[in-house]
Amino acid sequence: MAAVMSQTSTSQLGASAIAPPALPHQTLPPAPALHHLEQDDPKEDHNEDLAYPNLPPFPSDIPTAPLLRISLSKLLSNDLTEITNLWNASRDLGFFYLDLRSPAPSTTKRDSAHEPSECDIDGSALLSSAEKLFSLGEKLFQLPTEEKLKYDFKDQGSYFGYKGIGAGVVDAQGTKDRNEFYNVSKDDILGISEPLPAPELLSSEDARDLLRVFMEGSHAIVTFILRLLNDKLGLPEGKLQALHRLHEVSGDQVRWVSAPPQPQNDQQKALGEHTDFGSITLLHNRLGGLQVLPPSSPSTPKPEWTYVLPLRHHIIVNLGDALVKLTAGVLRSNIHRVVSPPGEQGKETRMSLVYFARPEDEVVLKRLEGSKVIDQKATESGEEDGEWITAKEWILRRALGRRAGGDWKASAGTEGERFKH
Ligand SMILES: O=C(O)CCC(=O)C(=O)O
Ligand SMILES: [Fe+2]
Repeated sequence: MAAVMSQTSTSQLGASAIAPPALPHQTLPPAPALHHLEQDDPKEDHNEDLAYPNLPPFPSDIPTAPLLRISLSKLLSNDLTEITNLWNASRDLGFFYLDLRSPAPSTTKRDSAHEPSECDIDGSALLSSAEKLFSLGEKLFQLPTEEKLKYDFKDQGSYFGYKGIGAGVVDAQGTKDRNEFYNVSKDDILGISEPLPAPELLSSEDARDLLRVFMEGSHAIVTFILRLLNDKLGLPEGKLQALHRLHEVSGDQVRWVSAPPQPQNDQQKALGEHTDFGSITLLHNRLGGLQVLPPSSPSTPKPEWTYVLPLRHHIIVNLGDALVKLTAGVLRSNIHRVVSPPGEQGKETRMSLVYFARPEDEVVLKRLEGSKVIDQKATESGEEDGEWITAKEWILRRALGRRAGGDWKASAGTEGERFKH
C-alpha cells in the first residue's frame, strides 16, 4: 500500500486528493483525505455502502488510486471547495469520482427540443437508467455472434455499432483485445442522423427511449462540468459548452463494454492503454479492472498501473484529449487500460457502461482564445498549436486505428511521452 501511495503524492494529485472510503475489510486510505470528508458529513460517510451487492468484493489487499470523490449535489449548490476539488482533479489527474446521489431536481420539465440546463440534472435518475441499461447490455451481448456481427460498421468507416472480441488491438504488436463493445450514437437516438441498423433489442421504442433519457441525463452533467471548467479557465461565458451542444452533430455515444472471465494461466489486457479521444467520459463501473497510470514526478519517476476501485452510486469521470488540445494542456487526459478484475471478481463477466462526450464534429481542436490560464500554459510549454484537425477526423482516426488491421500509430493521442512507460 505504502509503495503506491507514495506514487500518488499530493503534488501529483492536488493537496485535496481524497481516497475513496474503505469498503468492508479494505485497507484505509491516507488520513488527511478522509478528514476532509468526515468534517463535511460524518454520518453519511460512515454508514454508506459503497460496495456492489451480489458481486464478489474488490480484494482488500490491493492498492487503489486515490481519486478525488466529488459530490454532484455539492457542485450544484455551488460549494466552492467542491468546485476547487473538481478543478484540481481535472488538471492533476484528469480522473475523479462523481457521487450521483442527489436531491430531486426542480419539477419543471424542460421542453426536450431545448439544450439541457442545470435544473435538469438528476443524479439518482441517471443511476436508475444506468441500472436498466446494464440489464439491456447483458441481453445484447448474449445474442448470437453472427447476429451481433451484422452491426459491425467498421468497413463503412464508422465506429458505431458492434466490435467483437479480438477485433481491436491492445498494443503496437497487434495483440488482440479481450472485450466486445456496442456503441450507440447520440445523434441516431436523438433523431439528428439516420438510425443505424440495430438488433431489435436496441431498436424498440422502449430501448431507444431509455437510451435517450440516459444520453440526455449524461449530457446535462457533461454540460455542467464544462461550465465549471469554463469558469475556472476564465474563458468567455459559455465557450466550452457552445462546442458541445446536445442537438448538434457530434461523435457522442453510449458504449457497453463486456469482457468474459480470462483463464488464470492466460491473462491479457482486455483493453489496451489509451487516453479518451473526446472531452468528458462518464463511466459506470461495477467490477474492478480499470487501471490508471498516475503521472510521473521527481519522487516517482516510474509510476505503476493502479486499479480504480468501483464505488456504488458513483461514476468515474475522466477528461479526454479534446480538452487537452483546446486548453493547451491545462486540463489532463490520463492514460488508462482495462485488465482482468482482481481476485474473485475475475470469475465474473465484466461489463461497463460509458457515455463519451466529444466536441461537435466541425470543431477544430485548436487552443481556445480568451483565457489567460490557457495563454500562460501555452507560453510556458512553448509548444506549437499542433495540426489543424476537426473533432470528427480526430475521433475517426483514433477509433479505427485501434481496430485489428488499423493504423496503430495513427491511433495515438496527446499522451506522447507518457506512453513510454
Ligand atoms: O471499461 C472500463 O472501465 C473503461 C473503458 C474505457 O476506458 C473506454 O471504453 O474508453
Ligand atoms: Fe477509456
